Amino acid sequence: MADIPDNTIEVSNLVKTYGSLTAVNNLSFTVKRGEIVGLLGPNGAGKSTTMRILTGYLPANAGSVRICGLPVASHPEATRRHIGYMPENNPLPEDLRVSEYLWFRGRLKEMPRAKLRARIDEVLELCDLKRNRHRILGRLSKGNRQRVGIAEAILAEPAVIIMDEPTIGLDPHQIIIVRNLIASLRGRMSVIISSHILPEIEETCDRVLIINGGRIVASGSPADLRREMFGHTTYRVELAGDTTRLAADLTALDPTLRLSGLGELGPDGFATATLLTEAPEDLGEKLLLGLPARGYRVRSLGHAHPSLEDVFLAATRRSWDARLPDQKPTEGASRAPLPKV
Ligand SMILES: Nc1ncnc2c1ncn2[C@@H]1O[C@H](COP(=O)(O)OP(=O)(O)OP(=O)(O)O)[C@@H](O)[C@H]1O
Repeated sequence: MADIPDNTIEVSNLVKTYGSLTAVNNLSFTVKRGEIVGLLGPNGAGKSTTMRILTGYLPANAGSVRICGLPVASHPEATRRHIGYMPENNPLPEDLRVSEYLWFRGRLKEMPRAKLRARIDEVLELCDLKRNRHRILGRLSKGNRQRVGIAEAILAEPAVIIMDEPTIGLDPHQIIIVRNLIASLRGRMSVIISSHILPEIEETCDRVLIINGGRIVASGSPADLRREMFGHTTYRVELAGDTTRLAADLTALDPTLRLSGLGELGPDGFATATLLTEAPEDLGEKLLLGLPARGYRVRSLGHAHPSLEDVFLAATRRSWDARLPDQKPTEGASRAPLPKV
């Protein structure tokens, strides 16, 4: 992939309006080669519109998108060759068989016959669809249909994969299969997925862009976002020992550590302590080694960090609060839409 630049997706000051509605409002972001990025946002945030512009199916009013260094607006055909796209609801021709469909799509992508034959076997294997290869698409379960959509998207080994809500409507078991499938693309293809399913984004993505009202309101790894929104990490530790000197021992262990709460002492001599830190790195190992070295017995240690859902709500609330007064609805009208989780 020598000719593929480090930034496979470059979005710069993108604007899309539908009449008087601004669906995408000056959006800028980049995605690196091999990175998995999640677009997270409430209904109507502008995720699908952004994805359609990225794939060249919808023109923007302003701004630019480059895929593998090429501007989409002036080179729609050439950029589409670098993209595998699974649109929302993943429409499939109902009366084709799985292998026929992949063959048809591969030929449309101008893949040579011999290469396509081998690649279809590969993607069927990768997407766990081998035993379904002769089945009619219209009779497949929702989970299998989604996997056919992913198989089609990765068929021509594009540098960029774009998936709009790839796990919508799937049961938890199918979600895990699709999630693992997406994770297996890490490092090989750049992947953008949009989702309302917050744990899924957290599990699968290296980086999250939270979108609200067509703008990015927060971005970073799930851990970065938690820190940015809440400014600290919380640990809960169950320990026994002389807790009167715990606060001082924690400061000695790491100057950023604070004791923010200490539960009741149980009959077995253990109490639960809540610790806060602003340190960017994980202090778990330091605590596990340092507390016993200072005479404490540690029974358990865990993060008590805010979920990505808390981050999402904080970010969308923050973006809401940052709006000008005349952009807010009148008293009593509903606030920012909540995600359909
Ligand atoms: N073709 C269209 N014509 C007019 N308005 C549109 C059109 N497509 C989308 N919109 C509006 O643009 C805004 C952004 O829609 P978009 O579908 O991009 O959001 P989304 O984040 O993908 O939401 P969802 O998760 O509900 O699909 C919404 O207010 C939507 O109603």
